[in-house]
Order: sequence, then structure tokens, then C-alpha cells
Amino acid sequence: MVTQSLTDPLITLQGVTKSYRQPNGQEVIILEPIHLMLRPGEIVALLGPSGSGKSTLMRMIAGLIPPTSGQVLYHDRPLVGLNPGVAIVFQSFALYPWLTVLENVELGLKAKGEPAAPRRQKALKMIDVIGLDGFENAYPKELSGGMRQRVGFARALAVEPELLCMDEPFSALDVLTAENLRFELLDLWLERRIPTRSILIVTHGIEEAVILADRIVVLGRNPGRIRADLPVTLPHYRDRKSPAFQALVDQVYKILTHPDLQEIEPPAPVSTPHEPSPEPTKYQSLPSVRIGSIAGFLELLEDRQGDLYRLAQEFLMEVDDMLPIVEAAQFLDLVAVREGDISLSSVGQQFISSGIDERKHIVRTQLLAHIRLVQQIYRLLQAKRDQRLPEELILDILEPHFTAKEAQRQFNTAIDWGRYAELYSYDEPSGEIFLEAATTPELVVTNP
Ligand SMILES: Nc1ncnc2c1ncn2[C@@H]1O[C@H](COP(=O)(O)OP(=O)(O)OP(=O)(O)O)[C@@H](O)[C@H]1O
Repeated sequence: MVTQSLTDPLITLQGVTKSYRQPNGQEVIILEPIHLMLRPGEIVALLGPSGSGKSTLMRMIAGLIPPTSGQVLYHDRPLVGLNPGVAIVFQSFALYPWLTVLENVELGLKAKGEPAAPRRQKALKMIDVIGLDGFENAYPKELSGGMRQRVGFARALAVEPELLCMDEPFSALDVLTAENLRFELLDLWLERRIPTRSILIVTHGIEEAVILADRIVVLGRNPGRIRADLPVTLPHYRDRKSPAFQALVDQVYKILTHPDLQEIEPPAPVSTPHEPSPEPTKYQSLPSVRIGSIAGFLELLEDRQGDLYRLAQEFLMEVDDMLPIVEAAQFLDLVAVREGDISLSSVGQQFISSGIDERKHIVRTQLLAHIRLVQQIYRLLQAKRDQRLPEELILDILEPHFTAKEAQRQFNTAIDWGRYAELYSYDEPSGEIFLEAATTPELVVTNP
């Protein structure tokens, strides 16, 4: 029998990459080479903006999808197929509506070939541990969201996974239910009442990560990569109001709101040859945010400035809702973010004190100065005799750099922003972009 020391890694990612081939044959890189170790005894939070590859990374660890290159090791052995040591809790609960709670919890054990009697016994024990006692014969539709997710937890834990993977497990629940369940899970983990040696949680919530995790791994996007690997040494249970807690939340905020910031404490590479990094993409990844919401956000900032984290709390906004707006405003140089503090730039000040025409003019100038895709569309339109472009041309230009879905999103954003600024228009039925006759601003290109 192989004896495992406590510090031997459960999972090792050695230069793991993921790319997908587009229908047009082009390859889009989702994750750059990732080096990461998960050890027994730790809760690791994977945090990052939408599309940074958090779920993809988790699915590769679980063996649900293979890496494009590099290796996933489980107890130092290359993983082939499904990872036998992993169970997953999904955001959407993923329960079978026609099965009872007990039958749903038994499912994972059944898939592992566990005979009926011990299967039932293990499922009932986990139902008890997870607080579902008395609901064994209920059907999912008879349960609240929180109770349904308990079934998700019980089903994953019943197979006694070495690594419990959770993909945004609390985000479909209301705030109070999520908080209760989070702390109950933490209780179970700290009291060692659940048979799992390590937990990996994918989340958008900075506070959730700081409350639960022993390590926070921050991913960046386009392509996905590890930007920071931060240890959390605060003792449990953590006080959200303590200066140390707030300082860590601020630090993570700072990393997330500065996509260009250099990697912080990059993880130690694992000793295997790995592929050279792919060329950096030349397009910014534009957040799907309308100019109207940037304008509304800037107006909110007029009388306030300061800590992003506290502003989000004041506006009752989720991180994932606020960060794209901040990012878009940063791209347009309308705000400045330093050390987690946000303030209006001089252009932002001018924007909020202007009327609609002047605002359009400001956005036009900022787009042409800073946004590569808008510059390109505008330049191509000017170069055409009929000043019209088919959308396919822009999508084809984008698709080597983004997935087809993301390319479409980037296109939609660039159209939306350009339309607001009256730089160009878009005719949906024909799929044509065309120059607004009246506008011929100077194209001032600075490096984005
Ligand atoms: N099967 C697939 N084919 C093509 N592209 C894919 C596929 N699966 C994921 N992607 C793309 O990979 C990128 C990363 O997706 P992933 O779901 O891992 O990100 P994420 O960080 O978990 O995002 P979110 O926070 O929004 O869930 C996205 O751009 C997504 O569109």
C-alpha cells in the first residue's frame, strides 16, 4: 500500500492548457499553461472574472474534460478519465426531479458500483450530517433552494471524495440561505465531520473566498491564467469587519480591478517542460456593459469616492455586477482606480457635468483613443468606398482571439458603444455596419 504524507499533493496541474477549435477551424486558447497544486487540509478558492476559465479548470481536475496539453496528476499519477477522488457540487443543484432525496443522494454511490445495503446506509448517514433528516422521501420540487443544495452536498459527500469541488454552490441561493449554508459547511469541515481532505470552490464572491479559503487563486482572462495565489492565514471564524479581513478583500479587489497588474506571487512552477506562452491577444476584452450604465455609475461616484468594496456594499451590488462597469469606465479613462480606491478622472468629471451631446462627443474621443476594436471598425469603414462593412468581416477578425460566443459579445459591445458615440451604425437585418454621415472625428490612437 502506498502511504501518503499529509503534504503530498492530491492534485498537481503541470502546464495544463485548454483550447477549443472554432467551427471555422481556428483554435482559441481558454487557459494558458497552469501550474497548481492542491494539498490535503486546504480550502482553495478559484476567483476570477467571467470567462477566465474557472469552471474549465475545475472540470479538468474532475476529469470531465481532458486538457489540451499538460497533465493533471492525482496522487502524482497522470489522470485518465474521471477523477475517482473528486465529487462536484453544482450551482444549479443538478438533482433528478423524479427521484427522492434519498435516491438522489444514492446516485453517486450507485455510479461507483456500491451494493444496495451499504449504499443506503452511507446515503442516510450523509443526509443526517447535512441536515436533511426527515426529508429522505421528499422530492426536489417540495424543497426550498437551500434544502435542494443540501441534497447536492449530501450526494457529493456520500461518495467520500478526497477533493470536494464546488462550482459557485451558493450563488443560486438568497443571501441569508447562502450565508447559513456556507457556515454550516465550514463547521462540518473544521470539525472534520465530512469525509473530504480538500475543497476547491469556484466563486465570484471575494468575501466568500476570504471567509472560507486557506488560499485564493485569482485567474485573469483572455487567455485564462493564474494572476495571484494568496494564502489566507486568518483564523476561522473570520470577522468580516476586522482590518485584516478588509485588507485582504481590498487586495483581491485591487488585483481584479487591475487586469494589467503584473502577476502577484506567481505559483512555483512544477518541474516539467512546458509549452511557450501563446502570443498575447491584441484586443482588449471589452466587458458587456452599456454606456448608459457607465454613465449612471459615474453619476453615483460624483459625490463619493473611495473604496470600491465599500461602494459595492453601499449600492448593494454584487462584485460580478460592479467590476465590469468599473473595467469599462477604466478602459475609457473615465475613472482611476488605485489601491482599490476609485475616483472620477478629469474626463469622467467633465462627462458627468455635460449634456447628452457633449457626453457623446467625449465617448467618441475616448473610444477612438483607447478601444482597439472600435478604432479598427471605424478605420475599415473609412477605407471602404461605400462606407459599409458586413459584420462577418469583424467576427472573422475577432474569432482567432476569442471563442465564437465571446467574439459575438465583443462585437455587440463595440457596436453598442460606437452607436452611442454616433461613430457608426448597424443595420441588424442586413448585418451591415455603416458610417454615420455627419461624423468625421480625428482618429487619435494611443496604446490601449
Ligand atoms: N465547450 C466549449 N467550447 C468552446 N468554448 C468554451 C467551451 N467551454 C467553455 N468555453 C469558453 O471558455 C471560456 C471559459 O469558460 P469558463 O466557463 O471556464 O469560465 P468561468 O471563469 O467559469 O466563467 P463564469 O464565471 O462566467 O462561469 C469562456 O469564454 C467560454 O465561452
